Amino acid sequence: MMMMALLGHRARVLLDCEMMGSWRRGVHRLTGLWAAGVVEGQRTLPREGAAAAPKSLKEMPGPGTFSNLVEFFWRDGFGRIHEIQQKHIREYGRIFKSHFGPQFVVSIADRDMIAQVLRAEREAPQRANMESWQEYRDLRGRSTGLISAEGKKWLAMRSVLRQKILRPKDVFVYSGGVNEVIDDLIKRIQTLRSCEEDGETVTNVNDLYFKYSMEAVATIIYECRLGCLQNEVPKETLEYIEALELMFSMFKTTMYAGAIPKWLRPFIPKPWREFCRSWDGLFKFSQIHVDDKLREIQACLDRGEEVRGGLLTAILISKELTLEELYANMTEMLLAGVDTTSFTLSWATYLLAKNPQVQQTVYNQIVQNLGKDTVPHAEDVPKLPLIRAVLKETLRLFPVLPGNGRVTQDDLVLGGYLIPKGTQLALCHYSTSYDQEYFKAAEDFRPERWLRHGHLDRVENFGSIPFGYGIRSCIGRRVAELEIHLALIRLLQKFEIQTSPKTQTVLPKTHGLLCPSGVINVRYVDRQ
Ligand code: HEM
Repeated sequence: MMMMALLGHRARVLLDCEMMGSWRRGVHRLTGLWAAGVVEGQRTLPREGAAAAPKSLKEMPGPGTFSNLVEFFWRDGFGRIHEIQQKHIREYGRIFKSHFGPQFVVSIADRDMIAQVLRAEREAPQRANMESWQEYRDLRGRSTGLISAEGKKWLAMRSVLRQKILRPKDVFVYSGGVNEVIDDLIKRIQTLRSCEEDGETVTNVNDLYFKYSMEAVATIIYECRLGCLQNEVPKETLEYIEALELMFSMFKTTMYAGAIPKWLRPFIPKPWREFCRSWDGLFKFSQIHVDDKLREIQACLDRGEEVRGGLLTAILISKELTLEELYANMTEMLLAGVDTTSFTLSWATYLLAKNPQVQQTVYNQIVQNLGKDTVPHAEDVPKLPLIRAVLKETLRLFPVLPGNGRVTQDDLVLGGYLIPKGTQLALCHYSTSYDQEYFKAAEDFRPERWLRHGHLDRVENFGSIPFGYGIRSCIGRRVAELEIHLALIRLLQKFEIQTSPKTQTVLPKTHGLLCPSGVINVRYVDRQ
């Protein structure tokens, strides 16, 4: 759900990102910048005799506060953030400024400028102003987690978690558990399609993948099964799903809560109230699982047995995080890990159904390099570059986080403008993903564009960085990739995914994250 955004604060960033302003395309390229001055760290000083000093923010174009308010509050701009992002870039160019309520944002939709910002990051980059998230935590005496923490606290927690889930080999061990969840996903598909007249269509795959993603991520982070994919979902789990739906609605809530200044809250109390209610539900959800695991470990120790387990057990035993930090991180990881994965799987399924030739090529590679029935494990995925390319291309066309944010930690010259330290930047990933200069035939689904000589191209393309880049990038990336790669491989081994008369054209909408604006219906046809 970063909610980027992941992320609630991300949601604010996204919102700001949409309000972009104008500028002449290509003028503010990095090359021009370097020519204009001597770079000292991130700051560029005018060279003696150099043509022009950087311009001030006053000279930067962008939409006015009033037009933003109209766009967002009167024309439901919150649902069209990705489109507004593109509109503003057409009007103002690849760098522009916006005011939104109390917030001031400089938006960037230039691949080189994005690379410049991310490559120059210090040891603890700040994503966005997280005031509202921090305020909730202060109010309830809760800790921050990775998404909401900053500075030394973030760095300390990140160092602990990075070692447990960010390296590919850390997540290899979860293949078995994820495959068990995929067994249930396949059974669920068979049940659902048997209820349809043609015996093949599954309506609303979004719902199906939401349950899959929740089950898979819970298997990894809570080390337990929730029963989301059973025909009769346990009552307890239904309550959990409700809590997660709250979490989903929170992205929008966060946007409103962040955009409304504190002094206005007594007059417009609902967004802040709902924001707190959503967080209460989420924290409660995580606390139950962490406490259960803690009791289990204690019982094990009391019996004098060796304690074995996965991520949660390892963190609890190592005591590298306090209990409050653990609640907060489990809460924020779940928040970030369910909708992101399920939307991406929904879009991948939709794109494969709409592009049968691409699907056939991917299937052929699976059969050739893995086999028709071999259950894949993480170690097998590198043999299937096309599956990885399908995920990359899906995330280029539908980046779950259509924008991201950074607060500048030094003065910085970008696109010929001097951006002072402490400025909120919005990185407009949706727009760069569709920029024809960065991606030929950018509207088309072409996974092979990510391959070079049949292998995944390792060179980072800053036009599409769906998991972010660098030290503050997505910590759940390997988990998400594992869940998506394994699910896609096994679904393609088992079924040909086809369109049905019920398959409508589905466009994206922004609901905090970029998500399908309608239900996706496809046929899962048994392979002969
Ligand atoms: C397709 C799936 C996913 C996508 C596209 C995605 C994308 C992102 C992006 C763009 C960021 C911000 C990175 C930055 O600021 O540079 C992020 C951060 C984060 N993601 Fe993901 N994510 C996904 C799945 C997951 C999963 C499965 C988890 C947890 C298991 C997760 C946990 C997090 C956390 C905790 C952060 C904050 C990291 C930090 O600030 O240190 N994400 N994600």
